[in-house]
Amino acid sequence: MKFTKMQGLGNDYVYVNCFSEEVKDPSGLAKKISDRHFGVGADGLILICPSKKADFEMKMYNADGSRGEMCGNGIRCVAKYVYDYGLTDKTHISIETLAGIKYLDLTVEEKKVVLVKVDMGNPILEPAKIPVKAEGESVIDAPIIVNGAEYKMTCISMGNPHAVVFWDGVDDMEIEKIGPSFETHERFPNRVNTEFVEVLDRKTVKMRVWERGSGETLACGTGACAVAVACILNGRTEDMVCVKLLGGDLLIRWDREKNIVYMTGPAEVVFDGEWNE
Ligand SMILES: N[C@H](CCC[C@H](N)C(=O)O)C(=O)O
Repeated sequence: MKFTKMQGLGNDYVYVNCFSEEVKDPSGLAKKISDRHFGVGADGLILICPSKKADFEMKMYNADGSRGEMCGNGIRCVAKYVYDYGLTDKTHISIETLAGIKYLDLTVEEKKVVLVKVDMGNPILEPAKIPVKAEGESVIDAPIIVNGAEYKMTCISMGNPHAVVFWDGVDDMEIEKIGPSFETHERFPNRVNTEFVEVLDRKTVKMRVWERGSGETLACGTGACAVAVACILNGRTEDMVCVKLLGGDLLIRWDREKNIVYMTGPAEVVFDGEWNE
């Protein structure tokens, strides 16, 4: 099976072109191929497939084999793949996901995609749709007890679930001690991606993320969108936010009139390979 390793701000996945390859057990393959010692090594597996509703379909699997509804860094890489590898010559494309159809604008230099702007759709704040077992109606600044301590979280879905926690000094936090306890907390029926965010100024924040099904990643596109929405809802930033992640920066804008979140960032090819299993 041919694959292409790609990364968006260090959030790296194995991509398979399912116009020419067949993947019978994507969940099982995701677990095997993501292993950083016995496999290729990645945060998960992404299939690029035909679609009846859009130009393409993206099917995303975390490193533990679980299916993610949406992947922000991943969808930028899908856009780069389909243009650079000749599946389309359009610079405005649509991609079907479990979180709905997403629309992307590609910036091309010397026939290669260098930057992608994604219409990430509406942030979802209703507890039942995230889903989160909320105590009361609001999931803004909601209390949660994790490992015996109380935290305040803002819960948002970008098609996939996120819990955003404001945190002083994200560089020094021991995310591996708290991330898994949020991920599997009983308040989240489908588990959760958890972002820890430090506000630097009204236009800039710094975050780290413990991803559902993959652990700490260098970047999380949907997580950066959830962080920006949470900062704006809590009055901490303007509507356009530079989100600084371990792997680099994403520019997020929440157009409040249209209620659409836009994410702009890079996508890179690492290498092409062959998986013989
Ligand atoms: N772990 C996420 C999927 C990947 C999201 C992240 N890598 C991104 O760029 O949005 C989930 O299970 O919802």
